[in-house]
Amino acid sequence: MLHADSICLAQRLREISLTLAGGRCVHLIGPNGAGKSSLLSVLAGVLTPDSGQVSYNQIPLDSLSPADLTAIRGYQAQGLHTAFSLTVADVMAFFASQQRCPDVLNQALEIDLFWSRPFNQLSGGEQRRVHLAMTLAPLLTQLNAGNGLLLLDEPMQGLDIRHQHSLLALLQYFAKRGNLIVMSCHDLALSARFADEVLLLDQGQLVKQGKPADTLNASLLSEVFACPLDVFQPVVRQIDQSRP
Ligand SMILES: Nc1ncnc2c1ncn2[C@@H]1O[C@H](COP(=O)(O)OP(=O)(O)OP(=O)(O)O)[C@@H](O)[C@H]1O
Repeated sequence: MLHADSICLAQRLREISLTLAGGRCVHLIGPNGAGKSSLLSVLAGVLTPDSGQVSYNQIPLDSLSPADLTAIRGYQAQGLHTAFSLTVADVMAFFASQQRCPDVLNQALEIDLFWSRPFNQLSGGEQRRVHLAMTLAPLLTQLNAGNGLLLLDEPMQGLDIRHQHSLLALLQYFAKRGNLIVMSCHDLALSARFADEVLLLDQGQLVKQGKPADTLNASLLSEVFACPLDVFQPVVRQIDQSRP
């Protein structure tokens, strides 16, 4: 259980309180600058809020050492840049202490295909897949046991449609095992299809939290995104009702 109590961060997050249970894939949505990355950084314990507190399973994040924090949660920021000419194998060994990509990750991310190539010469989507493998691999024991916390900032950026779907299916698989996955997403159709819960953010505030059918609502989205939007409700409802 991840709990945030009255989180404030200068000009970026305003009094955000939320509770997220394990076993769910939670999508953070909202316009550019809404505060999604800021909130993910605070929930990951990477940024300290000006006021308020975040706790995971009732333990305040700021009471954990960096090593203890890394042991229970994975966090992927938007970009990965290396100044060195490292191969994918080097990157996985250096940043994730992995000599090979675990099968469950490789099936979804297919990074074995460019294992020996220089990371800096990969395409944006290929680099993203390596970055994801690098984030998930060290947490695999916790994810298999169902007690991991995974925070991902726009993990689908740059992925083609097949890899978007295979990643989201992988995250659903981990969520069903009991893990809590929180990710930002700019594709509302994918959130409708794959999110168990949606957090709608605007101007640093949590506007709405709930199931996709309740949050992905045309008038609310049109207001938050300041743009006329239509939502094909039967699809969202049908997907929602098919969930346990
Ligand atoms: N390091 C920083 N210092 C001060 N303000 C920042 C910093 N990083 C981001 N901001 C500001 O905080 C607000 C929220 O930014 P944030 O990156 O959290 O938004 P976002 O919802 O993730 O946006 P996007 O969809 O564009 O990725 C924005 O107004 C942004 O300009």
